[in-house]
Amino acid sequence: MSETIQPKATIVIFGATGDLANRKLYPSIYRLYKSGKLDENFAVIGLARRGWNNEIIREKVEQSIQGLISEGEDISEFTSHFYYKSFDVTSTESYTDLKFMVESLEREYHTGGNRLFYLAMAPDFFGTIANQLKDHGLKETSGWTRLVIEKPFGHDLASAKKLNKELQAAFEENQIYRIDHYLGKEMVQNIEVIRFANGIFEHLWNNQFINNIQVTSSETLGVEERAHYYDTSGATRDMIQNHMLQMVALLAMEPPINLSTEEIRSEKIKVLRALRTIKEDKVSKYFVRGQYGAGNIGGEKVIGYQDEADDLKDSATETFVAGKLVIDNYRWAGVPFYIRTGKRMKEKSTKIVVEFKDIPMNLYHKKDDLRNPNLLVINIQPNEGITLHLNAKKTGNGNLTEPIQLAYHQDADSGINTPEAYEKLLYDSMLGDATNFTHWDEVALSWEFVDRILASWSNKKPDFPNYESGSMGPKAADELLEKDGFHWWPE
Ligand SMILES: NC(=O)C1=CN([C@@H]2O[C@H](COP(=O)(O)OP(=O)(O)OC[C@H]3O[C@@H](n4cnc5c(N)ncnc54)[C@H](OP(=O)(O)O)[C@@H]3O)[C@@H](O)[C@H]2O)C=CC1
Ligand SMILES: O=C1O[C@H](COP(=O)(O)O)[C@@H](O)[C@H](O)[C@H]1O
Repeated sequence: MSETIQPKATIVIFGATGDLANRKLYPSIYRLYKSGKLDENFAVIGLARRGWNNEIIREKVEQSIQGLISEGEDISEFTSHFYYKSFDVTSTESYTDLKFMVESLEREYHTGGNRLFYLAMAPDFFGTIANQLKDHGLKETSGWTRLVIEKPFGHDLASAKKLNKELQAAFEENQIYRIDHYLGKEMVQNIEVIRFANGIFEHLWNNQFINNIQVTSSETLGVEERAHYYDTSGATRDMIQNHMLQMVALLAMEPPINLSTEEIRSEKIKVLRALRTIKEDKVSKYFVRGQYGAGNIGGEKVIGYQDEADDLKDSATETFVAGKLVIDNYRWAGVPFYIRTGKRMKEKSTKIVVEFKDIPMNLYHKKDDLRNPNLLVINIQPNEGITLHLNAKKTGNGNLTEPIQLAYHQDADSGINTPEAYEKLLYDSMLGDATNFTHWDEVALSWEFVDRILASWSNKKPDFPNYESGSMGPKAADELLEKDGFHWWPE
């Protein structure tokens, strides 16, 4: 059995009073502690402008992990590792005090001088914080220093380049950990294992045997409290540029020569480089955008996007995107990758469907519409697992066939509580494993790809809303596949 590595570190969270820290980071730190991945040698410093103190942050942490603690459990030992400092990231004096605080906690918790700076704040501050940390000597330590950056990484290629330049003036690329939380999801990480540890799939994983690949990430939620951010972003920047293209890269990449961070990233980068550039005047052939109107989800009436806030009236922001990606390389020539994502859809689900080609002569089905192609379905959430759709003999006399499914459900079968994406990524960042973080080249290539689509859309005002809440998006998203002779496999 391999020994659990327990990294030692001071974790400095910028934006400690915010939603992400509360909903994701504190519970993740607790789960790492509970599972023995963090021992006593860690301290957390929370920073934000609010006038909290150590007692308040400890109470807030306790509240944020309520759902995880058992009755009567004493978590005071855990919360005693949390400290708070009221801090304005734009004020240079604050950093001098922060350095003093970090050094003092390092001595107390024997963290070996290891420092993880987690920027859970609006991206406008990323460059300032990185440079202030450098200028105030917070990178000068006997241990390691790493910077974890939340999304969005820029608004387009130009702003992403600018941000990257600012970060790289202060930190080396190998110290920068750009979060894409989909890369922390168990079944997204499983894509490589399913492919590269199973001959039956990898031998068939190419244009000779695969008809098309479909990646769907649908949400039932609307924009919630984030209307302001979302309206400047839209589904393309919010989901396609990062999570969806990352999943496509993992599905399409060549086997790396080993499992090192550099080799895996390098293969993903090659996929993004091979994505066929869509000329602005051809975007409508490949991409469909949508915005939700009012509707019904799970028996409840919900309002349309434009009614979510006063300033959304007449908004042209897309809450749904479907697209056909073409990967111009030897393995994938002729195989479309269809992607779709949207808010206020019928169900919350992320799923990959690999549709295999039929055999050259099917003895059992003469008519195409009766055939059930073999499908490999990778369920990412809410259920985790894989299902293989096959054909088998129908019980009884005759040569009739029926579709059957071989299913593996992660939770049910392994019996363990799947770690949260953020928990895994936080742990990886402390171990110095950047494999499941995005390299700058991946970010830049993804922006380059989506910028063209957005530029084309910005020239024409859409007729929104064009899909009902509770549906699977606009009709045009179905037509995108129908014109190629395919359809979306049911949700
Ligand atoms: N929330 C989520 O689920 C997700 C968030 N993200 C990203 O994570 C980041 C944080 O998001 P989220 O937590 O939702 O945002 P919030 O608006 O909830 O939190 C922002 C934080 O920044 C602090 N802050 C703002 N201005 C300053 C300042 N000048 N100096 C110091 N602290 C400041 C705020 O505290 P105070 O007001 O006390 O200063 C608060 O703690 C963003 O980049 C977001 O895009 C990414 C994916 C999901
Ligand atoms: O990054 C984001 O992801 C969430 C969806 O994440 P999931 O893990 O729940 O699938 C999305 O709601 C949000 O708009 C986006 O910023």
